[in-house]
Amino acid sequence: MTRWENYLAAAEKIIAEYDGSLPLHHFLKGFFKQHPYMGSRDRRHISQLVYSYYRLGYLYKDEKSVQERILLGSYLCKAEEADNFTIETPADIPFNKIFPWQEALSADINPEVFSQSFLKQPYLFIRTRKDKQEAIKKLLTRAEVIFEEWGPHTLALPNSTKIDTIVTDKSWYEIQDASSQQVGHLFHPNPGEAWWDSCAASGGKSILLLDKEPKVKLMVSDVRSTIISNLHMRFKEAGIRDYTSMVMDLTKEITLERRFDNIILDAPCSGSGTWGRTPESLSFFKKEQIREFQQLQQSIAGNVVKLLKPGGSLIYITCSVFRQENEEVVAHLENTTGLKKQEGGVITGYEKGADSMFAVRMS
Ligand SMILES: C[S@@+](CC[C@H](N)C(=O)[O-])C[C@H]1O[C@@H](n2cnc3c(N)ncnc32)[C@H](O)[C@@H]1O
Repeated sequence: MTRWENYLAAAEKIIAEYDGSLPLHHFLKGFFKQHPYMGSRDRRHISQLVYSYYRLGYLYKDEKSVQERILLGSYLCKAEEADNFTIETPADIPFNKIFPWQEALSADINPEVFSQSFLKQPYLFIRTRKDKQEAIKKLLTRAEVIFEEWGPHTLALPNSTKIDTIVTDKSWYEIQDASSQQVGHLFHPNPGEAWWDSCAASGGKSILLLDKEPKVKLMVSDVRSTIISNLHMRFKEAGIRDYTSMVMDLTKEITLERRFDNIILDAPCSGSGTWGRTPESLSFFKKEQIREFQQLQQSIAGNVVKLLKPGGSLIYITCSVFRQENEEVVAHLENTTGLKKQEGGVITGYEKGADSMFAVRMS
């Protein structure tokens, strides 16, 4: 067998064994550990073939063999990366078949463009802090990294960039998707206000908020104590000390006396707006899960709004493209809490190599 035939065979074996229970990059790590004779070049080529296969989503799923789809995926991803300038793509490929649940998409998402966007890996984004954008640009240039400047605090980098080895002071930047950064436009903080980041995870939105207004009184919470430990570490690296934290399950009744001027609810969701980074999710997601996420979101949102001061704002965020998790949850809150949507909506990152999100401010 030639080297390429070996790669193809390894990719087929991985696809046959992979059941979606682990993220694909973890599974690949384990697979290569069991096959130590594969060098770094082999691992890179095989991984690329496997990812290209999953980037095809449902396209020709029942019509072509796994091997044919690996080869087609690989070809189409290369054409997409080259922006179709140098590689010709057959005209009759039904790209809209890649993403199968088009009728479930939020209204402002273009189904065809969204579907085809799976063929291209999104960028790695950093949000620069402390006026360090120019200094970071110099370091990137010195390291020969090709980057794009998307705004005064936003740089788009190739996905494989080892940013922590290039910019060693971690307080200069945060890794944060460009669409996630845009959510900050809905934060209108004033000094002294009480803010609650209710599903904070490791605190990406909180750091964005504090960079806008360091003098808010911030409380963070999440149901996972391990992720709150990560948040403490990340806040320390970012130079943030003044905040309170709690571990809370927000599906249960919340017994807290405090009330907040603003609540950020970056809700647990399907993550479908970020599947360009984890294209294997397309093949393993079940449509019924959308409804389960919606119920979870409505339950959490219904509980947290009870802690909002009169006239306060709820900023509801998902990284989902599904209407049921986005507009329908907002409509449910409008019907049940008296809050009304003030601004925001879908953030369509898929058109340009970023995640897609939904974010609205209600008060
Ligand atoms: C989309 S993530 C938040 C991301 C974060 N805001 C950021 O910017 O990095 C959703 C978070 O909700 C948390 N979560 C899920 N179910 C929850 C529950 N019942 N109560 C509280 N938090 C929950 C998850 O642990 C997860 O960290």
